[in-house]
Order: sequence, then structure tokens, then C-alpha cells
Amino acid sequence: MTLALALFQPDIAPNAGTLARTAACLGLSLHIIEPAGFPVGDAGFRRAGMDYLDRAAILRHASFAAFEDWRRAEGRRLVLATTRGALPYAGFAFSPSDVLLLGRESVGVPQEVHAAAEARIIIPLVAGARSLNVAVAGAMILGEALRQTDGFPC
Ligand SMILES: C[S@@+](CC[C@H](N)C(=O)[O-])C[C@H]1O[C@@H](n2cnc3c(N)ncnc32)[C@H](O)[C@@H]1O
Repeated sequence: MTLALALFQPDIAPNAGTLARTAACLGLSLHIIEPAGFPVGDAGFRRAGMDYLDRAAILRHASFAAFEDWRRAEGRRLVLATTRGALPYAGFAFSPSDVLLLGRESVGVPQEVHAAAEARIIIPLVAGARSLNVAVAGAMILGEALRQTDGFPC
């Protein structure tokens, strides 16, 4: 099994498109938990994802509950990237079956999603910095997770 990436109700189409391209290039599936703040065929999503979208494995889940049904059936651990996280990501032991969940650009994730995660990880930032762009945060964590699990494409 390979790592998977999930976006909780993404707000900004170009960020989601950038992450769809990232997932496609790294051979990972991308899970979009609806409702998203943009329509399926959004121009910004397509522009950022470019032709990589054609080879991206993108699954849309109608709700967090539907996503959880999929995740449990797959036996994947839910690892949430959050600015309220406790574990610095580089010290966290990733598994190849993990699904990395990124929060909504505007508000992150609600408390019930935070609680549902089996692990909550953070990229430590300098004092006073609130957060990274979601696509940058995703790229950093995926890089570490793929390094640890020897999951980069050969
Ligand atoms: C722009 S941030 C969300 C900001 C939101 N106000 C919050 O505090 O959750 C969008 C998403 O990027 C990820 N993210 C951004 N910076 C992060 C950090 N330093 N550590 C872990 N995740 C981060 C998280 O998944 C977050 O929900």
C-alpha cells in the first residue's frame, strides 16, 4: 500500500490543483472531502494541476463520514497535519498505509475531525507565524513520509 493524501473541504482551487499535481507526480491517490469551495471543473484547479490531472487518482467523498467509511475499509491510519498538532512531523514515524489529511485553508478542521485523527502532527514554525500555505505544508510532510517509508517512485 502507498501513502494517500486527503484534503478537508478545500477552499482554494489552485492549492488543491497544486496538491493534485504533487500526488500524481508521486504516485499517490488524492481524496477530496466535500464540500469544496469550488466546482469540480474549476479553471484554477485545472490550471494548477495542468495535464497531470489526467493521470491523477482523485476520489471525491461526499462527506467526512463517507471518507471515514473508505478509510476504515482500507485499514489506513488518519494522520492530521494541524497547527494545533502536538508532534513535530519529522519525529513522527510514518507508515506506508497512512493517509495524510490537510485542513481547510480558512479554518483547518472542526473539532470532531481533529478528534478522529489517530495522530496530529505539526511543522514547527517561528514564534508569531500562524501557518504555511496548505500545499507547501503537504509537500514538506509528504517528502518526509515518503523518505521514511522508502515510498518515492523508483
Ligand atoms: C492555511 S492552514 C489553516 C490555517 C487555519 N487557520 C488553522 O489554524 O488551522 C491550512 C492547512 O495547512 C496545514 N498546515 C499549515 N501550516 C501547518 C503547520 N505549521 N503544521 C501542520 N500543518 C500545517 C494544515 O493541514 C492546515 O489545516
